[in-house]
Amino acid sequence: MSVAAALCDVTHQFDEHPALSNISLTLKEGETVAFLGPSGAGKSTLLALLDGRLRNWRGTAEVLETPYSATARPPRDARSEVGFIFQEFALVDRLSVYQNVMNGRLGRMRTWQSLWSRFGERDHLVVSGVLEDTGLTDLAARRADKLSGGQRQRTAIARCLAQEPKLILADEPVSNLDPANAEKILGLITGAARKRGITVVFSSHQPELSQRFADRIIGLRDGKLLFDRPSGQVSAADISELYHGASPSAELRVVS
Ligand SMILES: Nc1ncnc2c1ncn2[C@@H]1O[C@H](COP(=O)(O)OP(=O)(O)OP(=O)(O)O)[C@@H](O)[C@H]1O
Repeated sequence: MSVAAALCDVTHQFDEHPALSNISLTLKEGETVAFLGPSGAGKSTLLALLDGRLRNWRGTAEVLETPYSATARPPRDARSEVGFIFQEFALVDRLSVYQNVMNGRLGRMRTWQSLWSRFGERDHLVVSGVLEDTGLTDLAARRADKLSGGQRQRTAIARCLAQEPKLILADEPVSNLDPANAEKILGLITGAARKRGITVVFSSHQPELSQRFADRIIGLRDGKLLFDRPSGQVSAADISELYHGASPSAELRVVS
């Protein structure tokens, strides 16, 4: 299996405060990976690095065969291969679902075409397919500000899929949703990505849901990588140690 991203010894600090410490990891093409860890663990910072938005980090990072620089954005072509699903959806309220999803195609167009929104037949075909996969066909004409939270999230996912990325990054994509919708949305992202062979990395505060939908879990705490295992091999003790600092059995050993 080919490598989608490789980070080696990546370190970053915000104003002297370490946010990432010596992180090394490899993402394989087509796999779904969850970043788990308490607040402030460094999950969003690591996603920003993979998205090419983080500056002034140390180490090496290569994403989809593009070596990243700590001082400049990746080239436009490379950026269009990486899709990001934001927690707050970032839709244009006055535009329809269809137009919002079509906006996902802009990064793939030449500058002059995108300036005039010159969408072609293939763009419309891609958008129709994506709307169908995300169950939005019947809502295509509705304005974004007339959607429910779950429908807005589905539109944001559809826009990301319309971009035809090779890597999807999602920062806590289901944190604002009720449990039933959270499960549906995570199933939608990971299912649509698997169908297209897209690599997915999402961050979450929900260990059980993450284990169900990700192939692999990366546990982060205080900017450090605590564990990196296939989902099926992550134990309750791993999760407890991640969130509370020590596994119950380790605490018992200390007491006895
Ligand atoms: N723009 C910033 N300026 C200063 N410090 C920051 C900034 N962004 C993040 N940090 C700090 O970097 C560390 C990692 O933050 P990050 O947002 O990556 O954590 P997280 O795991 O995503 O947390 P959460 O689960 O709360 O979203 C934290 O200590 C945070 O306070």
